[in-house]
Amino acid sequence: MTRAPGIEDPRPLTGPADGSDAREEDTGPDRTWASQRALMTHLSPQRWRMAAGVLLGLVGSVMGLAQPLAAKRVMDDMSQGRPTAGPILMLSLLVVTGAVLAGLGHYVLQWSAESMVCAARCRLTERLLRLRVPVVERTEPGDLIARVTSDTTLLRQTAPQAVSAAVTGTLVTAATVVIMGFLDAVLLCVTLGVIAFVGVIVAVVAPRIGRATRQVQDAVGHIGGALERVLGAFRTVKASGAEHWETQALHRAAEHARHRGTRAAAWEAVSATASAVVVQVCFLVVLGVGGARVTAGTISVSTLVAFLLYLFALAPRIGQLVEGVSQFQIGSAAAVRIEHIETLEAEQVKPEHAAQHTRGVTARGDSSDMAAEDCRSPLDVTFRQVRFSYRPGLPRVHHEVSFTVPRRGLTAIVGPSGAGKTTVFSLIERFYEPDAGCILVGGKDTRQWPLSRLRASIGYVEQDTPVLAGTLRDNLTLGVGDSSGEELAQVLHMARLDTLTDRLPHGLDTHVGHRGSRLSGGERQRVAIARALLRRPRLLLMDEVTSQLDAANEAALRNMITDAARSTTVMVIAHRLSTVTTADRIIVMEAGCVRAIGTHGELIKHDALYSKLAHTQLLN
Ligand SMILES: Nc1ncnc2c1ncn2[C@@H]1O[C@H](COP(=O)(O)OP(=O)(O)OP(=O)(O)O)[C@@H](O)[C@H]1O
Repeated sequence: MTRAPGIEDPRPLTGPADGSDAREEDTGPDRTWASQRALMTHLSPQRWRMAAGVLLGLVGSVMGLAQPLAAKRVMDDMSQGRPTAGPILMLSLLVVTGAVLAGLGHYVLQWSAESMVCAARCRLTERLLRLRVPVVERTEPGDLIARVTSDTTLLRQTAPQAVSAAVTGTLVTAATVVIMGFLDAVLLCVTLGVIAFVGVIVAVVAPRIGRATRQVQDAVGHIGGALERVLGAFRTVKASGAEHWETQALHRAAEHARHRGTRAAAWEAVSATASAVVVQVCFLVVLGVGGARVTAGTISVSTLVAFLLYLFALAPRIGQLVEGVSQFQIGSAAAVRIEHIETLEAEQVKPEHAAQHTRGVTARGDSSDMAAEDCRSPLDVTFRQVRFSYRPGLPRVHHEVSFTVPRRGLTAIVGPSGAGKTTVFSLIERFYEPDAGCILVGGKDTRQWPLSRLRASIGYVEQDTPVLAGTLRDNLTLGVGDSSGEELAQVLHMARLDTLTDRLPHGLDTHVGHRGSRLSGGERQRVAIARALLRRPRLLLMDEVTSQLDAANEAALRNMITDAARSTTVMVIAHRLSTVTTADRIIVMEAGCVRAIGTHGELIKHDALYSKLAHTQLLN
């Protein structure tokens, strides 16, 4: 398959690769509200578990809050010569129980965070596999991977802390303030001034943290995309000696992420430092004002000590609140990136059809219902005046393409590179929809077919014969689930793979490496053919499947294809005309049009292009 000049490179879902600020405009209140709503969507299913975690933490905090009062009681009893054993025991109990409850609350919150992220990952992965082919072609797979892995991790790290800090921090701060008010109203006014000041800082800085975090995650997505690009063509990069250039590109992406990361860190630092400094200043002011009031005899030393203890307790709570707001912004940024996948266009598959597809029931005719027999019959294919371009603005790839392929028999499609042959198969598989005209499979418009049933009826061997990481067995049974040893042996024999399984150390259970890297090109091609045959397709589509085979294997597979064409509809795309001279009909395509249809003999006589192709390949 060739790629037309002018086709843009796949790009990430958001943000340009040059690092310019694509999201600068995403800062309005609507955007902030939307990002918070996105985060709440993830949090709400876990609300009860989170509430339990927060409650435990809260009770722990309340016990912590009672500790200064208990300490004050110990000091008062000591100074007045009363027995102190009881108050000391109470203080110890408060310390231990408070710590245990706070720890338990933390555990329950983390548990809910794990459940939340697991649910998000399951939903995302399901969605990703249902995305439409053109949508995925326009994205960077690395960026999609980053959304499922790094963004969900960020969500897990931030969301429960944000909720816990918001609830616990607010309540404990309020309670502390009330108690401080009882102790001394003047000192409380100083403290409230501090809280107000911190509030202003948080209101200014928090949205900037959220925005900076989104930019960091976008930049991390770029690194994923760049890595995926290089690792996906690892040998090509090495053979081209392009490691240096590609490393430079990765370094640029890493630098960009660092730049974004430091900006986010700077805003977080501003927020944390401001709250810390202000709390320290407040402590000094309270110490000064409180000392003067003790000297004047307005309050007792124990009251000042208790007030200072509360202030000490309040400082981390204010820090926690500020941190909570920051975490909320970070979690919202991650949630927005995750949510974005949900907005991408996906294929509509009814659940029952998807399940059937997974078991391969329809394709393999295992169903015992009345339609079972019909489910096995071969499918004819008709293209009626099909017009198609891959995207609006791109050149048209098919111009009024029309042809009919009857049930059973071998139909070949030939023509120069870029003529639109592979596109015919992509349209039959409904990876794309035609712009005009219609495509009938089994007499029914492909748009009327339940998508998974359509695909389950077709065996498609692609041009670049992808093999997935995993065992040979996994690759053969992809999409059909368990298959009997007999079935497997049969298709392995048909694809001339039986000698390969004998050679492999663990037979069918041998791992074939990333993208089948431990297999030869010809072996990969035959694995793809065996996989398609195992589905017992009603329509078999084969795109250049013999290009990497030696003469003996090619001849054997030609015979296999001829055999298969007796019981099912077989369409093959071939550059080597030697593989299709015996086809029942040959469709000659050129520049997106069907220029002739006939047998080899007829076309040699009547079609100049075919005759020329045949002549070049020394066939005539
Ligand atoms: N995913 C795609 N997005 C945009 N354009 C595409 C895409 N796939 C193919 N094209 C363009 O569509 C045209 C037809 O491609 P197609 O793969 O159908 O040709 P082909 O006849 O199978 O070529 P070949 O014999 O080289 O495999 C080409 O110009 C190609 O660049």
